[in-house]
Amino acid sequence: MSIYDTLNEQQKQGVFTTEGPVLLLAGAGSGKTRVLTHRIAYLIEEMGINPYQIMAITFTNKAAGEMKERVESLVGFADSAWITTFHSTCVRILRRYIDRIGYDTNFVIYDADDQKSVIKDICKRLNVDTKVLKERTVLSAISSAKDELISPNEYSLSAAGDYHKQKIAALYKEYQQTLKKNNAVDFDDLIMKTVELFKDCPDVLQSYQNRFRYIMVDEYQDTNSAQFELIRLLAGDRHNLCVVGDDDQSIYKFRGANIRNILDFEKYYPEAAVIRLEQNYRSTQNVLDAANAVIRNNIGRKEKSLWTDQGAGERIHFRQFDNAYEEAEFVADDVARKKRNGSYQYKDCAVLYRTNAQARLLEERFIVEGIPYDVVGGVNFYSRKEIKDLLAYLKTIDNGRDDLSVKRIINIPKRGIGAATIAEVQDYADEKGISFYDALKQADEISTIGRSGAKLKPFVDMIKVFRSKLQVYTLTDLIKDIIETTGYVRDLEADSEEEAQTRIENIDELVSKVASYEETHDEPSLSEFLEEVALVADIDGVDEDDDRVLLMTLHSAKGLEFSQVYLTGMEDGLFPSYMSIVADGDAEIEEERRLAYVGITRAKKELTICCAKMRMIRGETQYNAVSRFVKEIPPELLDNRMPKPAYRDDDLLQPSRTKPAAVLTKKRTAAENKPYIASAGTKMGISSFGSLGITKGGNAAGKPDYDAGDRVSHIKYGEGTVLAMEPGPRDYKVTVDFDEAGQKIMYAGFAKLKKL
Ligand SMILES: Nc1ncnc2c1ncn2[C@@H]1O[C@H](COP(=O)(O)OP(=O)(O)OP(=O)(O)O)[C@@H](O)[C@H]1O
Ligand SMILES: [Mg+2]
Repeated sequence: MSIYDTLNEQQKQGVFTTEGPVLLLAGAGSGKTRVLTHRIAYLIEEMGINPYQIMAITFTNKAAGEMKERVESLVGFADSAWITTFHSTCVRILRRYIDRIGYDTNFVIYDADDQKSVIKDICKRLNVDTKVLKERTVLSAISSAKDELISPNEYSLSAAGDYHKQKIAALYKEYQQTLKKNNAVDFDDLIMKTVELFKDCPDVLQSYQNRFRYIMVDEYQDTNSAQFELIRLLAGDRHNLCVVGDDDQSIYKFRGANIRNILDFEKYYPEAAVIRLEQNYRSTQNVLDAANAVIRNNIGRKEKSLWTDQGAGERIHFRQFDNAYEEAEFVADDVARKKRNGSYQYKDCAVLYRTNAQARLLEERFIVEGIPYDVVGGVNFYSRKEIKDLLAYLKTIDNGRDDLSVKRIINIPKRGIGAATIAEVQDYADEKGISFYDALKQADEISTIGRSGAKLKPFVDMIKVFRSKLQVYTLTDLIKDIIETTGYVRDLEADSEEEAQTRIENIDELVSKVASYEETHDEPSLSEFLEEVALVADIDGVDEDDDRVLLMTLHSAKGLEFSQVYLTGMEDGLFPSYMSIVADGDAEIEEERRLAYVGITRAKKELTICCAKMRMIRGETQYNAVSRFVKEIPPELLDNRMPKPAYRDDDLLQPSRTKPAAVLTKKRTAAENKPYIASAGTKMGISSFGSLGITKGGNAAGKPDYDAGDRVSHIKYGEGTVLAMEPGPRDYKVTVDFDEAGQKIMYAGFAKLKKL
């Protein structure tokens, strides 16, 4: 039996139609990604195509890695095929040829933080009041323009007569110039500059067209205009382009995804073979019926219906709670129960939510119950100060042209170089048209800085020494040397704050990352390492082998599947979002509904939908009705009846008139609102590359005022007796025997026990 015998007829058609354009349009879990992996295998094994001539593109590194793994398990070795993300594809091309459009091939990639500093700077220089025109607004306008391949000049032309747009046009222009001067590109540039390169240099385009005879794109519904242009150019006259997607899962309109790309594919390629898949291999019939019932409410979609032969399965669990604390508690308890039963592992469970902010309560509960988890997204490891500082050293050593990095570290550790001196150096650099670092090297020539110039030389010398060491050192030696020479960790060790310890752990993690990078690459280089770091998407921090529950937004869950899925916060005003409800027209609600469809269809075995009547959003208590998307699910598919509305309609979304329980109305104190880090006792924290925004919590202010033997009361469990108090690494662990609820172990910081 061959591997292709496991495919159904339509899937086979997708695999065997290798020549000409193919559009595979099918619902969630119908095996689209599987068709792509088998198609690549077929090209290599049966048609004898050199893997070198194959390109398969998807959206996240995780998805690309999985695809590559699956292909390799089918055919053995396919290293020379490009199975990767849009961004990595473009980086590879630009590293080779970007000098043809006026950049250096060792360019740096700016992240969101870098972009923000650049814009801030420019606004200051151009006297733009960022209270009126927010940096975020400017950056998102620039990003949208790039998604549509609109250059600063074109933007400026289209802005005629519109004051606001003209301002943005001026900032966009300046922003591009600054990036170019710093030999930097942002994420959107990766695509746009590659398209520019292909258009300006037909010979470069032709060499890639000759190489890639077969091009495939997964999650095609989320491509934007720039990405479509890129693959259209690559496919050239050969038209060997196979795209797979699901218009019902298009959820990135806000990032410029153009659903027309999928709806109009047949217009661009009239000869395209169009294939549809309707059998779902992932979920139970109940889950599919729910998904179908919800998405049916969108108008203007291509009608399709999913079915499975796996049977109805369990009904969908539906629970409404009084408040978000109870919701979190239920989810944690339910996960713990499944693990205890031995029916599932933690990693079979995923908890999904609409906004990142919802993670906090869930995390707190997981910590209290000692359940290991990872939060996908949140504060990324690479956004931490200590990591950014050390990376700035590496970037400066690699490429002194990135002004932002040089300025970041010029005074880390403190070298007594003042803001005035830095400004003088910058002026000199501007005047001469050179980089900030090059200006530092010529500090002797800058008459205005006087004696402070002497402080600059040791810095430049240090970078020079690092550069020369790079010739003989390994990267691991280099980073250790930087830490030693700058005294970075020594300073932290002298710092008694608990945060300092966490920072040291993060630095250790970075050193391990450098070492593992070196071990796994034949020809490791500093530039390549920095590039990998720049491209890590949030999801990539998740370590497959670890048994942890995954917490993530619905957006991050695209393309993934889990046995147990919890959809939390299913409330009107949260999901769909308040903004989408009040927006004009149905477009926003429809996008939210597609997101609901994505969420529901992640479930393989069981789907649990939760919501709360009351929840704190940005410090305000809100009363929300059950999400309209839940109401769109036929009641017979749910294991619980829809509750009667608890409040009159006009109470919904408004601050309450009824007085809620004390714990909920209490505004959080600043300390409670601080980001937090998982306690070491629960085996979390930064464990893997690119990981988790695990934030820090349960930070005990000191020993609580009760002790073993004391009577205490808990907001939910009532009264009980403290059996034991155990100091943990960050907080006291308290064991209480509650009169009603029995014995519980909790962290003092979270339990908020009152001594009686
Ligand atoms: N013919 C088949 N026989 C057995 N299992 C299959 C078959 N086709 C797909 N599957 C399985 O069904 C699940 C869903 O497949 P896949 O992830 O390829 O779907 P998809 O259409 O890409 O979903 P999504 O839209 O969510 O990205 C996977 O576990 C896959 O291995
Ligand atoms: Mg898929």
